[in-house]
Amino acid sequence: MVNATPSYAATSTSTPIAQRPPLNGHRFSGDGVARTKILLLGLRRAGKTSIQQVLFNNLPPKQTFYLETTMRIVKHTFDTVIPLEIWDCPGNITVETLNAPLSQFSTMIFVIDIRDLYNQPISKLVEFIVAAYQDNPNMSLEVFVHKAEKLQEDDKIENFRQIHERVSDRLLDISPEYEQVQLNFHLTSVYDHSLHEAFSKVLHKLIDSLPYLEDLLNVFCANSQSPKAFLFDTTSRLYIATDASPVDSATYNLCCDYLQMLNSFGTLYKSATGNARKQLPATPPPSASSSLSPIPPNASSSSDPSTPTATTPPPNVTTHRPSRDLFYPSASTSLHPSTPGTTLTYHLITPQLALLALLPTSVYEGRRGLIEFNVVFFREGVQEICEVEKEARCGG
Ligand SMILES: Nc1nc2c(ncn2[C@@H]2O[C@H](COP(=O)(O)OP(=O)(O)OP(=O)(O)O)[C@@H](O)[C@H]2O)c(=O)[nH]1
Repeated sequence: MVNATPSYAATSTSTPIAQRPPLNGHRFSGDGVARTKILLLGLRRAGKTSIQQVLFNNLPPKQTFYLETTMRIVKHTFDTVIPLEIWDCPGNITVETLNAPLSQFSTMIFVIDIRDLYNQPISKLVEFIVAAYQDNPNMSLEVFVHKAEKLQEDDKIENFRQIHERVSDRLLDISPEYEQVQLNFHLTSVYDHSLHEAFSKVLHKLIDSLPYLEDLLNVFCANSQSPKAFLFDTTSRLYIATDASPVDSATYNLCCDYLQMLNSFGTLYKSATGNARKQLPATPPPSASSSLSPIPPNASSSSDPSTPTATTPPPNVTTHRPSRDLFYPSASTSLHPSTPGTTLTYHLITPQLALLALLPTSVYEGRRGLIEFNVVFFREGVQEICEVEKEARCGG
């Protein structure tokens, strides 16, 4: 236990989280992994493939212009805290031609172009909602009102409202029982962070271990005086979990941009970091922290876990972990140089996940060892959750 003032202490005091989360009816796919399935629907040119490619294949938004029309269902897999299978469907698909029971999907995302206020997309959405409600009432129903950046603020809100209203009216016309259907509407665009934020919220409903991850983030924030912390998937830049304080879009955007910058920076050092980088894609080099924010002379660097420092956790914590051999870069940048100042920190947690946290600069500089210590225990907790999740998904 670290000697610290009550306002910031060691994360090691957190509750153990090694409980097996329930598998929420996910189906095993071809690779023997129980993947959570997401259905991506919408009319032709609504933006379905663009959404999938921008989020999970790092396609620059402008290049979505060159995507070809989807002629048949394409299943994309993506591994993060939970393994996903995203079905990108052609625009003319119907409940019948889907050729798969809706009961096997955890989420349906219906994409509507925000300028498309006509009958056709609404009818199609309503058709799928009705079928989903009959076959799988637990399915999350999400509507992405997409290409939102194309409209001015007032028109954007008005079209969003009209689409929402028309869908609700049509459902009520069919039967009053559809009043109970829980529909979640999001304004999205590939040209800003709204898509990432919306998809992150969709993902949160699918992660059984979310409360444990949030718990760890809350403990980390309380013990490190952090006003906000996110656990991000590094490649997709979706946030997997955050602490209990409200998410403000500006902070989220800032973290997203910083992560994007580190991702592009990391590839420049691919050959220099050798084997370690093979295991940890899309991460900054070990020198990133010093190049972005000077490390105080007495501070430890988390980029070399083998260096004994005041922040090295007790041997019983690290020796039994396979992750001991991995390499965990960290980075930081000063957001407000003036006093008291805020620092944004990045710590890699698993090969796919990174902790991004806001810290008062005085805490970051003055109590750096304690922050690093807390990160080590946070990492232990997250890795444990990921292992339990992986074991459950692989039928182990
Ligand atoms: N302005 C704007 N255009 C977008 C956005 N997302 C996608 N697009 C454009 O919309 C067009 C259609 O995108 P796709 O991703 O091919 O649409 P789709 O729904 O997969 O289309 P189909 O394969 O025909 O079913 C492309 O020209 C994209 O560049 C967005 O957020 N804003």
